[in-house]
Amino acid sequence: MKSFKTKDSLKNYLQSLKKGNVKIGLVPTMGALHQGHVSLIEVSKKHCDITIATIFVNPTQFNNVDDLLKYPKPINQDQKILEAAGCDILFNPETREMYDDPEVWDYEVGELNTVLEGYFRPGHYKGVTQIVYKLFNLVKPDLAFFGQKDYQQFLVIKKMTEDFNLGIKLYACPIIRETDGLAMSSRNIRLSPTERIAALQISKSLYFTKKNYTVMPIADLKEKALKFYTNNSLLNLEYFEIVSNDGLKPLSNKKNAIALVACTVGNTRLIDNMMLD
Ligand SMILES: Nc1ncnc2c1ncn2[C@@H]1O[C@H](COP(=O)(O)OP(=O)(O)OP(=O)(O)O)[C@@H](O)[C@H]1O
Ligand SMILES: CC(C)(CO)[C@@H](O)C(=O)[O-]
Ligand code: BAL
Repeated sequence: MKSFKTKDSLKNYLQSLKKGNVKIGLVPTMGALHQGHVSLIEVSKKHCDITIATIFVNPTQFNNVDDLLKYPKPINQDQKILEAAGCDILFNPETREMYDDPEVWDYEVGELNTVLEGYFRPGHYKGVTQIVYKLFNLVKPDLAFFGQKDYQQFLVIKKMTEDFNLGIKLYACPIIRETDGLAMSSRNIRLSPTERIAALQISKSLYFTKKNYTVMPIADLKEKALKFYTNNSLLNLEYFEIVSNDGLKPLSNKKNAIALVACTVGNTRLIDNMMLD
């Protein structure tokens, strides 16, 4: 695997590759890699000739400084995981390489920024679109791969790609879970053993909702799902919503629905979701 830390060195290498008319797949990550990230590399390898993973803990998307400072950075382990997965190129820049001058990023995501993650993490999607636009512009991939775990992020990036006519095909890859159902996440390693058990309520509430979706009215489903989060002082539910899977809007009928959750477990904020039909 080739590894680059500067934009210029990556750009030079990509220029030589692109003369050969290869199909390039991009997998943006913040590192602390797990099987969820590996699955994105694997899907990219199926569709593309060259797969580039980026590892960059992007400061502009953190609305909580403590969360940024605590974000895990096991870069040696990450490199081994990428090698084993057959990733071709790693781009792992320092912060100053991506943000060298004070800069303005005015892109407005629109309605998606007013609900769920957009509402609870002010400024988050501004930072996400800022860095993803930079990465898209630098790599100019044919395809880019994201996880459905960050479902709203996928919709936001899709909208940005359309708004700027970037011509990059986006793939949303399925959520990879631990065997007991917890969605894999880099932040899971911060959970204590009791928090790890409590965190299971998140996927349990989603499986419950999916199982009963066709037989219960939405209001009852939601009321029952919320019960998964009561009576446990480690859990602090931010939202549990059942909405349309295209615009994250209230449902007009029981079609194309998704349930999305954000919950703090101890001090660790986790998100998860599940398609319901
Ligand atoms: N369990 C998973 N299954 C599939 N894709 C995933 C999973 N977890 C993360 N991804 C995807 O990997 C990409 C990089 O995500 P990121 O590096 O932020 O990892 P993460 O595990 O989501 O970390 P965290 O949520 O703690 O920030 C994103 O597109 C994300 O949706
Ligand atoms: C897309 C991303 C790599 C941008 O920093 C990040 O939001 C993530 O890991 O999902
Ligand atoms: N995977 C989402 C990145 C974040 O929580 O900032």
